[in-house]
Amino acid sequence: HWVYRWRNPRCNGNLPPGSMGWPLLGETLHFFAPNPTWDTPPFLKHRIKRYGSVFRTSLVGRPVIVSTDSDLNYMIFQQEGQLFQSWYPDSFTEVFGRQNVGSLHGYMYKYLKNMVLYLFGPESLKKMLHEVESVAATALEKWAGQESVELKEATANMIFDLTAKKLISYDPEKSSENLRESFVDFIKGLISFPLDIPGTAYHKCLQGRKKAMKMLKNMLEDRRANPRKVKTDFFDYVLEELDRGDSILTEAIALDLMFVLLFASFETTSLAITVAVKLLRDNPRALQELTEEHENILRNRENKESGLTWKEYKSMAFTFQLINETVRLANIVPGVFRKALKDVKFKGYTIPAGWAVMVCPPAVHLNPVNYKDPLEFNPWRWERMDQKGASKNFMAFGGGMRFCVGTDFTKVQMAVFLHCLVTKYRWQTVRGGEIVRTPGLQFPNGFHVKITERQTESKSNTRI
Ligand code: HEM
Repeated sequence: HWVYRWRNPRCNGNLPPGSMGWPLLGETLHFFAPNPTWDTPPFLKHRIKRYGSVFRTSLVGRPVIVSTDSDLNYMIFQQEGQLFQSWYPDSFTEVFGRQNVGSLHGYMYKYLKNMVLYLFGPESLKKMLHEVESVAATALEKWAGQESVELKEATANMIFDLTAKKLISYDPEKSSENLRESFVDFIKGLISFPLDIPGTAYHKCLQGRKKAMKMLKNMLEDRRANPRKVKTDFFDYVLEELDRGDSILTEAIALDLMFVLLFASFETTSLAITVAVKLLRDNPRALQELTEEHENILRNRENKESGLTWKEYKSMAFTFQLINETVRLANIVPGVFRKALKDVKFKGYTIPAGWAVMVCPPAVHLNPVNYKDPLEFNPWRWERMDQKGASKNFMAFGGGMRFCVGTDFTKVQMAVFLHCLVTKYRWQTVRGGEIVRTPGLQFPNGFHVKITERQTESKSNTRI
C-alpha cells in the first residue's frame, strides 16, 4: 500500500504526468548524473519528450513538480508569497544553515534584501568601480607572471577577497585564520553523498562551514566590542539592527546570511567569468569585437590617467550582450525551488499544496523555440532583445520578487575584468576547460590558461 501511495500520490485533481521513481530514492540519481555538454541535462530532455513541459518526479525524498514551461515559470515567479513560496530542500538547509535567504519571508526578508541592495546597488557600485578595476588589474598582473593559472580558482579568490572586504571588511593579510580556505573545504563536498563521517567529502564540507561560521561569529563579536563611527559594511548594519531591542533579527540569522551571501557572490561570478573567457577563446570574432569596444573606450578617454568611469561602463553595449549570452549558456543556477502554498491549477493539471516546484532555467535557455541554434555562442542575438531584467525566456538571475540582488554587482565585475583582460593581455589554454554539469556547471580538470601581456607578445613576435 505504501509503495502504491508513493507511486500514486493523492491530488485533488489531475497530477502532471511523470514517475516517482524508486521508493525514497525517487529519481535523484538520474537527476544528479553528470552531463558533459552545454545542453539541457538528459534527465530533463527525456522527460520533456515523454511527458511534456511540466512533469512530476521525486528528488532527495520529496515529491517535486518540474517546470520547463515558460508560462508556468512566469506564474511561479510572479506569485511569490501568494501561490508559491521560496523553498530549498532539507539537504540545502543542512549545509547552508536554517536561515538562508531562500527561507526568509516577510519583514525580515525585505530588510535584508534592502541591505544587500544598498551595499551592491548602482550608487554603491559607482563608487566601487575603481576598486573593482584595481583588483582585476592587480590580479591579472600577478597571473601574467606565472606559467599558468587555474582560472576558476584564481577568479574565485579575487572575487572572494573583494566581496569579503565589502561585506565584512575582511582583510586576509591581517587575519590569522584563512576564511577562504574554509569555504574551499565547504565547496569541495557540496555536491557529494550526504554521509557525515570523518574522511568523506560531505564531512569536510560541514567542517568547512563550521569553521567559517566560527570565524564570522568571532569577527562579529570583535566588531561589537570595537564599533565604528561610520557604518559601511554588513556587520555595522547587523549590529545596529540587533541592538534595536525589538528586532526579530538574531545573531544566528545574520551569520547564516553572511555565509550564504559570501558563497553566492564568489562562486557564481567566478564561474561566469571563467565560462566567458573560455567562450571567447573559442570564438575569435566575439573576442575581436569585444577588444575593439574596449580599445575604443581607452582611445576616446580624455584623461588617459583616469580609470574607468561609470559613463564608460554604461557604454559597453557589446560586453553586456556577451555577458547575457554567457550566463544564458552557462546556466549557473540549474534549478530554482519553490513550494506550492495552495493547490494550483495550470493547463488542466493540479500542483498539490505542499509540493516542491522546480523551475529549470536550462530548459528555457536551451530551447530552440526561444533561442535559434541555442547551443551556439552568439552574443549578437541580444542586439534586438531586452537585456536588463528577467523575462519569460531569460531567467539566469531568477525572476519576480526574488530576482537576484547581486546581478548588477556581477555585471560590473565581469565587464571590468574583461576590460582589463582584453586591453592588456592575451591568453591561451594550457589544459582543462571541459564542461561537466553535475548538475551545477563545473570544470572537472580546471581551466588552466597562460596569460601574457600583449606588448610582450608583439615584441617577441618581432624578434622571431
Ligand atoms: C553569475 C552570477 C549570479 C547568478 C547566475 C545568480 C543567480 C541567482 C538566481 C537564479 C537567484 C534566484 C533564486 C530564487 O529565486 O530562489 C538569485 C538570488 C539571489 N542572489 Fe544571485 N546570482 C549571481 C550573483 C550573485 C551575487 C554576486 C550575489 C551577492 C552579492 C548574489 C546574491 C543573491 C541573493 C542574496 C539572492 C536571493 C534574493 C532573494 O531571495 O530575493 N547573487 N541569484
